[in-house]
Amino acid sequence: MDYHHWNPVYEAILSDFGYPRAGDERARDRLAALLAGASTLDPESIDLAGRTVAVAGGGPSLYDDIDLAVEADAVVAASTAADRLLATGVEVDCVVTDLDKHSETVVRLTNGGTPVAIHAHGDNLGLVESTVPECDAAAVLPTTQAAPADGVANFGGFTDGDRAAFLADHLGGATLVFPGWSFDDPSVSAQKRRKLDWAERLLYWLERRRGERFDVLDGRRGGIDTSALPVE
Ligand SMILES: Nc1ncnc2c1ncn2[C@@H]1O[C@H](COP(=O)(O)OP(=O)(O)OP(=O)(O)O)[C@@H](O)[C@H]1O
Ligand SMILES: Nc1nc2c(c(=O)[nH]1)N=C(CO)CN2
Repeated sequence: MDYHHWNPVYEAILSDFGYPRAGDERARDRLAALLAGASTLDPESIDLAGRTVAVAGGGPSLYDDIDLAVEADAVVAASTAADRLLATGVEVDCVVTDLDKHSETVVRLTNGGTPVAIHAHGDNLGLVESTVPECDAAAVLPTTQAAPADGVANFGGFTDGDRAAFLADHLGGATLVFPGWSFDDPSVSAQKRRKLDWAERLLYWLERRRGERFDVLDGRRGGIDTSALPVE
């Protein structure tokens, strides 16, 4: 995803949530500073090209959908989906996270060599500051939703789950499948619901860019607000 394609959608997200761009940029710069001088993960070392990739979400359906993850060639887990998959004995190839709720897992996984895309944004600076120094930088792929800078990358996406899908796309994943995605989950907060609405829009954008149809969107496309998405 070129940043100039991402930026108009990012602007719409900033405006919808009232996030200041400067907060995201400050967090990005702090993440870069914490990793300065270290050799961070080359994303191309994550072997997804040409493979069926399970992009695992943190919804309650993850256990019911576990076969999708087991049968995929590779698993990219969003946030706490990683903890749940690992607890069930399912290996993950990469974790995509803003550190919320599972920073200890991230420290442990990077120190064991599992790639983790650590995302800095305006509302997780404290977690970035406390967690990143404990990680093995060689397994850390630093990301931002603002403009990429100083080794901090932007592959597109907003929530951990849709960022995982954009990363899998960037790395050449041939087919994406989506265990653990529950857009209609009644247990989520109002704020989380609004984030999931964006995740849905962004997956819709991604499937159109790829010329693919993601199963997870079947029966939902007619209800998706596409007004903030570019016409492809
Ligand atoms: N019902 C759901 N509840 C939570 N996440 C879901 C759900 N369905 C899909 N997801 C995707 O799974 C990802 C991981 O969910 P989890 O609740 O572990 O993380 P999170 O830290 O709350 O995510 P984020 O910080 O991106 O909001 C979310 O970012 C979202 O993209
Ligand atoms: N500034 C900001 N950016 C985000 C936030 C957030 O709370 N604040 N939450 C995200 C996914 O939960 C992703 N990006």
